[in-house]
Amino acid sequence: MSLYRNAVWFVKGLREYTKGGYEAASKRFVAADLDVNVAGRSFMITGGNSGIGKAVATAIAIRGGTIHLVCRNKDRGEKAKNEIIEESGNQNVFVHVLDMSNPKGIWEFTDQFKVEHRLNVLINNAGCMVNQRELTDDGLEKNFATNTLGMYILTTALIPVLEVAEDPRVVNVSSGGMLVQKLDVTDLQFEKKAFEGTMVYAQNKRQQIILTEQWAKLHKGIHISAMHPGWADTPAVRLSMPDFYQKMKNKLRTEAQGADTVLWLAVASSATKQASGLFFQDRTPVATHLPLASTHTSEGDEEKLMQTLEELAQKFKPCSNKS
Ligand SMILES: NC(=O)c1ccc[n+]([C@@H]2O[C@H](COP(=O)([O-])OP(=O)(O)OC[C@H]3O[C@@H](n4cnc5c(N)ncnc54)[C@H](O)[C@@H]3O)[C@@H](O)[C@H]2O)c1
Repeated sequence: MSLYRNAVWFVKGLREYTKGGYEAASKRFVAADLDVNVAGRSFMITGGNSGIGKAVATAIAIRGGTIHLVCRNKDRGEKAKNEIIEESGNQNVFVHVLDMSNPKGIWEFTDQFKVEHRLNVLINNAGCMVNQRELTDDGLEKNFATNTLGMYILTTALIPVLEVAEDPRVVNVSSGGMLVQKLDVTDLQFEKKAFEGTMVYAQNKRQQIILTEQWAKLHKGIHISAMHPGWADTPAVRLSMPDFYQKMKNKLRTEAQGADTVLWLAVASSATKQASGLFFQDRTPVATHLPLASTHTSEGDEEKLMQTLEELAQKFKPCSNKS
């Protein structure tokens, strides 16, 4: 089955996820959708110092939004901040240092952020593909800690802030790569299965789709979406998938093309006319399963994912704010 899924996915990718795919899809974009002024609105972008996240942050800053970059490294964050300010002329760009694979750190960060700031839009963009099984100081598998648990805790902690904001949105930068994986709640941290970075990453990205759907059901006042940027030329692709990069480098999207649907979901009023909980590609909701790929999940497994993440999240919550 995985051979079938991978082959169907790759052929689909060549047609849709490349620069050519973007150029074809963009013919039906409504240019005026992005002709907006978002001054007074506050946007948090994880991993906003690089690649797609930085392209989105810059585009939102140009449109007047207040930008909160959440970055692992202070120097890289400050450098990106200065470049965004220079390109946009918008001084309202702030750096917050946070490692998304550190669950306790995320709780502490959000406790502080909630006291000091408002938030209209959360963009869960930070992501990694670590190709060897590596554990964090907390003993969590690194990809899972960053891509799934980190995103779960950050979003869960910020939902109360979003719920009281005007036109609140969450945009989850997932990946079309998730189409090759069925949720496996029995082995979220790849302790039993063979460890292959691309598949671990795809499993995390599948989990993000399920989180998006579940959150949309639970938090009806917030517009929550997931999206696939296509295949874009970013540091992550160059470093984590060198063979893929070598083969595909002339066909990859620019960072701005990869960022386009994130930006659209974050700022366009037409985006919120679509239902909450959907998966987007090139400003259009698309299927979350390949035909005949047997990747559908039972409700029980989806609930189990939510329950396991909640238990893990609570385990790392500082004692002072345990619910
Ligand atoms: N580029 C593509 O073709 C492509 C395709 C599908 C999905 N994506 C997704 O797009 C998102 C952005 O990736 P990109 O391609 O722009 O790559 P990138 O490497 O330029 O950006 C990833 C960002 O995430 C940050 N990050 C990683 N681990 C972190 C951690 N533990 N704590 C805080 N920040 C962390 C990095 O520092 C970086 O800023 C990722 O979620 C990725 O999975 C990218």
